Amino acid sequence: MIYFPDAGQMKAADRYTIDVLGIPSLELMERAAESCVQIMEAEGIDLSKICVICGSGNNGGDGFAIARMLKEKKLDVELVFIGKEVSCTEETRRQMQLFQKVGGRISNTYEEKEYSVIVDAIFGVGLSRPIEGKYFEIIESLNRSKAVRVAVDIPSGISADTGCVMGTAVRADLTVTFQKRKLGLIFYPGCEYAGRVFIADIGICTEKMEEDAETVFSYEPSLFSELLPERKPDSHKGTYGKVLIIAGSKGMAGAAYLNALSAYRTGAGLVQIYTVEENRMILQQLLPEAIITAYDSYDEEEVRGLLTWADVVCIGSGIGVNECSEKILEMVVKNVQVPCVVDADGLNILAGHPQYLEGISAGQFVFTPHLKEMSRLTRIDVETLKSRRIDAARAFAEKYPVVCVMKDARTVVACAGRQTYVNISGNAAMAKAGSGDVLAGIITGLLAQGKDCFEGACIGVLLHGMAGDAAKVEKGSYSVLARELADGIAAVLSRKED
Ligand SMILES: NC(=O)C1=CN([C@@H]2O[C@H](COP(=O)(O)OP(=O)(O)OC[C@H]3O[C@@H](n4cnc5c(N)ncnc54)[C@H](OP(=O)(O)O)[C@@H]3O)[C@@H](O)[C@H]2O)[C@@H](O)CC1
Ligand SMILES: Nc1ncnc2c1ncn2[C@@H]1O[C@H](COP(=O)(O)OP(=O)(O)O)[C@@H](O)[C@H]1O
Ligand SMILES: [K+]
Repeated sequence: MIYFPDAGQMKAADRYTIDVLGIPSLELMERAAESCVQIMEAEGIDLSKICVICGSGNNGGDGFAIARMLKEKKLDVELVFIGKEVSCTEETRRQMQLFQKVGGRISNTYEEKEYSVIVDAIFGVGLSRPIEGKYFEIIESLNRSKAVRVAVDIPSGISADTGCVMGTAVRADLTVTFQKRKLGLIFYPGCEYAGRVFIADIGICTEKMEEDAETVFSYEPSLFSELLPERKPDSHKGTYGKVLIIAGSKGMAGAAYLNALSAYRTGAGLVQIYTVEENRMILQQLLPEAIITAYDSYDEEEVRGLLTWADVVCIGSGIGVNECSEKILEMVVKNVQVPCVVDADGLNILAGHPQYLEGISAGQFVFTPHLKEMSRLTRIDVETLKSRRIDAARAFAEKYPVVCVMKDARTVVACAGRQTYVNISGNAAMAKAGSGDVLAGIITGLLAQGKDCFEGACIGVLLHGMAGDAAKVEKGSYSVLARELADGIAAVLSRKED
C-alpha cells in the first residue's frame, strides 16, 4: 500500500521523529537539503546560475541549507529571503546563520534574472492561508522565468491537503518531497504544478500515520495481480457469480452493453441484462453471451424474481429518470439482499428520493457518482466538492452506510470504518462517454467473484484506470472508446497469467 499524508499528519510524523525517536529537527533539515541537491545533480539540472527563494518557516530552512551546500560546491548561488525575520523558526534562523558563515549573502528582493534554476523554498506543508501581496507577485514572477523550477517538498501555494491552488502557486518542473507524497501532490491541480515528483527518504517515521484511520492510501499498481480474485481450475460459471444488470433505456442500449461486457471481461460467470424492450435485439446482437430480459412497463413480480436469481446487482447506467425506472430502483434498493452497485441515473433518482435509502443494510451498496451526481446527492456544489474531496466522500459514506466511489481524474473511495482510497491509475483518454458504465461493470464483476464492497470498489477503480492506460497505449489519448477500455481490462488481467 502507498500512503498519502495531509499536512497535519506529516507534521505529526515530523514531531514524532524528533520528540520520540530523538532525531534532531536540524538533522532532518540537513537530510532534506542533501536529498534535494543530490536529485538536482542526478537529474542533470543546469546549476550554473542558481536562485534559492526562502520563506520563514522550515521550508525556508531547507532552502538555506540547500543554498549553503551548493555554495560549498563553489556554485553561483543567490539567496532571496522573502519571509519575516520575526516569524523564522529556530531551525531556519540557524540555517540562515550557517549559510552566512560560508560567505552566503541574503537579498530581500527578487529580481527577474537569467537563472538556470530556481529553488522554491517559500512555503511547504505549513501554508495556512491564500497567498497575497508580495508573495503573490514573486510567485507569479518566478513562474515567468525560463529557469528550471525545483520545489522543495511541495510547490509553494499548493495546499498539501487538497492539491488546490491557494491564490497562486509555483509551477515546478520537479518537486523533491520528503518521506511521503503529500495528498496535495496527488490531487489536481497540485499534481500538475509539481512536475516530476521525487520522494526522498530522510528518516521521518511514518508508521503511526500508516495505522491512522484518517490516512488516505492507494494500491501499488505493480502489485495489482495479488489483489485479484482467484480463478480456480475446478470451477464452473456459477463459481463466479450471477450478475443482474438493470440498465439502458430507449436510445441508451450502450450503457447496458458496457456494464455487461465489463462485468464479463472482469471475470463474472453469468450476466443477465434487464432493460427496455427496444434494446432487446440490439443487446442480443452486441453481446450474445448475455441473457436479455426486457420490460415494457413496471412489473414488480418480475423484478422480485430477478433479485432472487442474482448474486450481485448493478443498477442505474442509462435507465433514465422516469416513473418506471423510479419504481424499479425503489424496489431494488429496498429489497435487494446481495451486493448492489448503483450508478448514474440510479443515483440521480436517489438524489430526488433519499427516503429510499432509509434502513438500507451496511456493507451492501456501492455508489459510483461523478462530481455532478455527487453534487445532486449531497446538495454541495461541484467546486466545493473539488476542494474537499476526501471529507465529502467520507461524510457521505458516514451518512449512508454505502461505499462511495466519487469519480474524477483522481477517484476517491470512502467507506465508514476503513481508510480512504485514492486512485492513481488512468488518464485523460478515459474522459469520454461510457467510461463510467465500464467502471460500474468492473466493480460488479469483482463483487460477483466474492470481493467485499469496499475492496471490490477500490480494486475496480484501479483496474479501470489500468485498463485506460493499456487502451491509451493502443489508441492514443484522443481515440480510445469506452468499449476499448474493456479490451484494456483483458490486457491488464492477462498479465496476471504471464
Ligand atoms: N523539522 C521538521 O519539522 C522538518 C520540516 N521540513 C520542512 O519544513 C516544512 C514545514 O515547515 P513549517 O511547518 O515551518 O511550515 P512552512 O511550510 O515553512 O510555512 C510556514 C511559514 O509560512 C508562513 N505562511 C503560511 N502561509 C502563508 C501565506 N499564505 N502567506 C504568507 N505566509 C504564510 C507562516 O507564517 P505565519 O503563519 O506564522 O505568519 C510560516 O512562517 C516542510 O514542508 C519541509 O519542507 C523538513 O526540513 C523536514 C524536517
Ligand atoms: N482524466 C481522467 N483521468 C483518469 N480517469 C478519468 C479521467 N476522466 C475520466 N476518468 C474516469 O472515467 C470515468 C467517467 O465516468 P462518468 O463520468 O460516469 O462517465 P459516463 O457517465 O459517460 O460513463 C470515471 O471512472 C473517471 O474516474
Ligand atoms: K516549496
